[in-house]
Amino acid sequence: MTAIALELKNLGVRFGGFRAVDGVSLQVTEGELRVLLGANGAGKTTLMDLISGKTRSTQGQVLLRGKDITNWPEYRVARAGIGRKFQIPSVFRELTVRQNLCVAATREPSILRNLRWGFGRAEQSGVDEILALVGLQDLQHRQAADLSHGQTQWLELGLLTAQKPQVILLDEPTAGMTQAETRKTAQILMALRGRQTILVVEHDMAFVRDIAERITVLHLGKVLAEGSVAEIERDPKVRQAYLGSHGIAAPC
Ligand SMILES: Nc1ncnc2c1ncn2[C@@H]1O[C@H](COP(=O)(O)OP(=O)(O)OP(=O)(O)O)[C@@H](O)[C@H]1O
Repeated sequence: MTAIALELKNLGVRFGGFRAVDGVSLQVTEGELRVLLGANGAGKTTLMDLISGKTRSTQGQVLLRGKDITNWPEYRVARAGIGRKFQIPSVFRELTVRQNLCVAATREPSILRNLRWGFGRAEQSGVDEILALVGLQDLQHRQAADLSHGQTQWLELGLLTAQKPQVILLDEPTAGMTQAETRKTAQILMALRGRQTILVVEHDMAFVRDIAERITVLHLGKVLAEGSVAEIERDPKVRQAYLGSHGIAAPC
């Protein structure tokens, strides 16, 4: 039986009388790439906030590999193994791509000491692997400040992976990307599938079709549907919920 990496049990939050997330239950298995879909205001970001500890829930539980981490402060959730990527990059702009990854991969807390004395062999080979995974080998000696938007986002993904989290949360990773960059991001996520558990919020249906095995659709704070891309696209409830918002177009 496949192990469950992340489990939400009846999770919810009320802001005043308004239930932004309303009794969400879901299970993400180890190595799964799960997409969270939903119209504007469906509660996707709030759900990510509840998982990462940014927002305190008013009901339910968050379990990470069976451990109850509900309402832990954000830093403890991160230490427990939930890595979150925001749209605003958090790379060290003055360091090279490789140095950024080395810093993320090392357990040595002093960045200055690391940069001065170098990183261990294990870290270096782990970094080579991640550079290949995110397709930044040719740019490894470039300063992070000189990367394009897409390249910076891939470096961010690499930084998260280097920290070996148990689960990665991604909020619209293709926002602001060109089509070519979006396709490459899909390739990176597919390369991570099986070795990294990922929960990703995304609107771009072409991208979702490329990467998703299983989709969870949120609507008005609740789970409206869950299934494969094909199941979700032909689900009348989902089509109705999307009408007038993003429109879930059938594949051409
Ligand atoms: N701190 C808060 N106080 C009150 N209402 C909030 C708060 N945070 C979110 N909401 C409301 O909860 C609902 C869900 O918001 P959320 O940002 O999670 O939706 P979303 O699915 O991520 O939408 P989008 O795709 O537009 O980002 C919205 O109606 C929003 O206005």
